[in-house]
Amino acid sequence: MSVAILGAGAFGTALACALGQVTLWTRDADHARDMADTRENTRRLPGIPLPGEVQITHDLAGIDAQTLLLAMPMQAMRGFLHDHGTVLQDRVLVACSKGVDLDVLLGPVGVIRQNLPDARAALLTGPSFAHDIARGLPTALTLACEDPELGMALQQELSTNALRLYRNTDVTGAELGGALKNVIAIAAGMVIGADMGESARAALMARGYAEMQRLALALGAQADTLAGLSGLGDLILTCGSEKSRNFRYGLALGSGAEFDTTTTVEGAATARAVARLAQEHGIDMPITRMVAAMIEGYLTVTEARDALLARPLTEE
Ligand SMILES: NC(=O)C1=CN([C@@H]2O[C@H](COP(=O)(O)OP(=O)(O)OC[C@H]3O[C@@H](n4cnc5c(N)ncnc54)[C@H](O)[C@@H]3O)[C@@H](O)[C@H]2O)C=CC1
Ligand SMILES: O=C(CO)COP(=O)(O)O
Repeated sequence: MSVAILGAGAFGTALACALGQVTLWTRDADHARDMADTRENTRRLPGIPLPGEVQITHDLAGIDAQTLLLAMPMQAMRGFLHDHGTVLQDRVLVACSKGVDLDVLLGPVGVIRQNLPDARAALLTGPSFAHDIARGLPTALTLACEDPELGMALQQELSTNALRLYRNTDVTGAELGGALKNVIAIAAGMVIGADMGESARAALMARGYAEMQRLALALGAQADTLAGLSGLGDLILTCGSEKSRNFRYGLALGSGAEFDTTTTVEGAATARAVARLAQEHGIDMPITRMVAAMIEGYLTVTEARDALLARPLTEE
């Protein structure tokens, strides 16, 4: 197997633990040294030993693996591709990020295509907490790739006994499912944080899923993809667990608690990007709009709740 993982955050490190025979790259030389010495990523995935066969590196140009998994936050990806295009352009690039770029309003594969048109791109997404994958717990993810042959090869290359990949050629659907569910997870966290109750959370998840579908179908996605692992599957996981950073961020917003601003919360930037995208396409996404307005400080949680409840009664 010839795989390297670029980005030694929680998810990149978890994938390295699951796959074993890979190279794990970090941009930070001290971090690389620390992981090589301790055989653990104490910064992002503490308590999980790195398998002996995982190679740690800080030298991007020295990586000769053909399949590169990009495991960095969505808003960092465009700059990364721009800075390292010559090293990346002839490889297979599998994006592992969930989100929509705030400036160009594209998902991870869209950003790869825009920056490196000759690269062969795919997406790995779906319901999975880094710790679960790293511990070898059973997990099912979507491997989305427009090229069916490449998709099949990657499915074989990246599946393990515990990590089960399902193929899909609907990249738009998989990208949007993974990006939009984080926004709804923030809203779900707010509902619980503001003590609105679990019935309200269920309503919000269902209506959130309806607006995820409205945008995704308008942008060419297939309904089945949204109903699969990368959409509904990940929505259920992220809206229902305090292990989710997006959900915890929402909890803090809803309850007025402090939140560590260095935490990666993909749904925050994505809510703002998607609110713009929806407006451009004339799609009604009231929950996303409210989340974006609350993050930008234009709306309180109480105002958002009242505005959603005051919407005209309609058909489901
Ligand atoms: N943590 C999880 O359970 C899961 C995360 N993901 C996705 O994976 C992506 C990464 O998330 P995490 O690893 O959890 O985040 P993290 O916050 O744990 O780590 C992010 C990593 O990206 C690196 N990074 C940031 N900017 C960079 C740049 N410009 N160039 C190179 N590296 C850069 C950081 O140094 C850090 O190591 C996100 O899009 C997230 O939604 C997907 C599934 C599960
Ligand atoms: O994407 C994830 C689960 O599938 C991880 O969720 P958080 O980024 O909210 O922690």
